[in-house]
Amino acid sequence: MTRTGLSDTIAAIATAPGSAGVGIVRVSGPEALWVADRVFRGRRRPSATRGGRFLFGQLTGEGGEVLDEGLCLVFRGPRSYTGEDVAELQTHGSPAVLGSVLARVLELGARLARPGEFTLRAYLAGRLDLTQAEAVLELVSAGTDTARRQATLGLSGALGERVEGIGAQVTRTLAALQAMLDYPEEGVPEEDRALPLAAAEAELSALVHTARAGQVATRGARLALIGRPNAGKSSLLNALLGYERSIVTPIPGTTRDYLEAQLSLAGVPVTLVDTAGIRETADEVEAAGVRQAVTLAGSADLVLALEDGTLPREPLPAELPLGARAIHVRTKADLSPVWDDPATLPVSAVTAQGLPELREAVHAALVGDAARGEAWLTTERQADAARRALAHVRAARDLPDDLASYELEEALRALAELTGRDASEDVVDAVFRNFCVGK
Ligand SMILES: Nc1nc2c(c(=O)[nH]1)N(C=O)[C@@H](CNc1ccc(C(=O)N[C@@H](CCC(=O)O)C(=O)O)cc1)CN2
Ligand SMILES: Nc1nc2c(ncn2[C@@H]2O[C@H](COP(=O)(O)OP(=O)(O)OP(=O)(O)O)[C@@H](O)[C@H]2O)c(=O)[nH]1
Ligand SMILES: [Mg+2]
Repeated sequence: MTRTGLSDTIAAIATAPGSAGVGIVRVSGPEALWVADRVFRGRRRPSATRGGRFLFGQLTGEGGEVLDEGLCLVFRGPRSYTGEDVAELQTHGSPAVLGSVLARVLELGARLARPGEFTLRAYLAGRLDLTQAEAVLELVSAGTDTARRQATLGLSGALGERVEGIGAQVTRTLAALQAMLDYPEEGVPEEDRALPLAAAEAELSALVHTARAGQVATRGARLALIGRPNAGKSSLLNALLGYERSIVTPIPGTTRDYLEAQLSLAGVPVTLVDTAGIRETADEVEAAGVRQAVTLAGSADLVLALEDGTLPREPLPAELPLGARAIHVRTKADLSPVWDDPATLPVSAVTAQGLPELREAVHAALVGDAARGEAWLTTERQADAARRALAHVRAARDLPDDLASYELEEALRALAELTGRDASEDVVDAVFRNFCVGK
């Protein structure tokens, strides 16, 4: 996003496209109330109204044509979402009404807002930090309780505060190092250097550990069911979903193309992916499905590796990219098993035995021990900045004072980038690029 035109008066439809009870056209900037005076006709003029009030009246087009009856909300900067003068024109939620009101507002000289520009202005006015702006975006798209809870926490500034707290410890250490360098004969107690640094490192490391949970909670996770033909992948997918999504037959090689289904697992949005059973095959179509399954296993956040408990064990090909992110499952646990392995979870799609344990294992693998009430890192941008800060803090621990100071300054820079207190235009623009127009 270019930074030109930041003093323009901007406008956009703030509500979702389509018909609804109410719709909002938001206008922000120095001319917002001047524009509102000309599109809104009521007992009082918006520009003659105190902030925090609403007026009832008519929205009018060119020549005074009545477009709708509605409300005008008046906000006076800096007491508004953007920090500027804002007029909200609240109409009946008709695309035709909203379109005509917006067109009139643009005719009067406002410019269409760019994606995220209202929130960008709030950030530039210092009303939100960058983690709060990201939380706004996450809140708008939150589809589960966990996502909503994290986004609300982020919006409250809890993540920014957590990061600032770490920054304060780093700054304390830096001050102690400076004192040692400036007055070597005075002597600074070692704990003034070591203790805050250890605290910063511990807290930063805990924060970095929340990144996986945070990203899974807000964006969801992909979970691939992988195994030999007939292992029971499609049956397990259906059992987890609670309905017959995938075709199940006793014939090995039933599933060929992969298939996805959505599921909420203890508040975490999960996409389950059923795949073709992995085996050597001369069938060209099935072979394509097998290649796809291998790729899906590699790209999933987590793999459920299924093995039939009623057949002698035939391990999956070693080259399969399961990595550490696999939960091993012994299927058909309602029948007598011919093998057992404490490292596999016994599950039956028929009796539902083992399903609660499986759900729990999946949730634990995805969310881990990230504490529920705390603010997590929810974007890759935040995680990357936190990891860099942690690396610098760790490096500082064993370095001579002058070099340690340098590392700590770098750590502070990474933390300031995380909160957006000191972020480059490119970083900020990348954040706001993901927003929709009107937010
Ligand atoms: N109609 C409407 N609903 C909305 C929003 C909005 O912009 N308009 N919001 C937009 O996302 C959210 C609420 N966020 C907002 C945050 C701050 C201010 C605001 O004007 N703050 C001033 C005044 C506070 C006061 O009067 O006490 C301030 O903080 O100084 C408004 C909305 C959700 N609901
Ligand atoms: N008793 C019992 N039978 C099961 C269970 N799970 C699957 N089966 C049976 O095993 C056979 C294969 O099940 P599917 O779910 O189609 O297996 P799949 O892994 O999807 O097989 P492909 O799609 O061919 O790779 C079917 O006859 C199922 O009824 C289970 O938990 N208990
Ligand atoms: Mg199948």
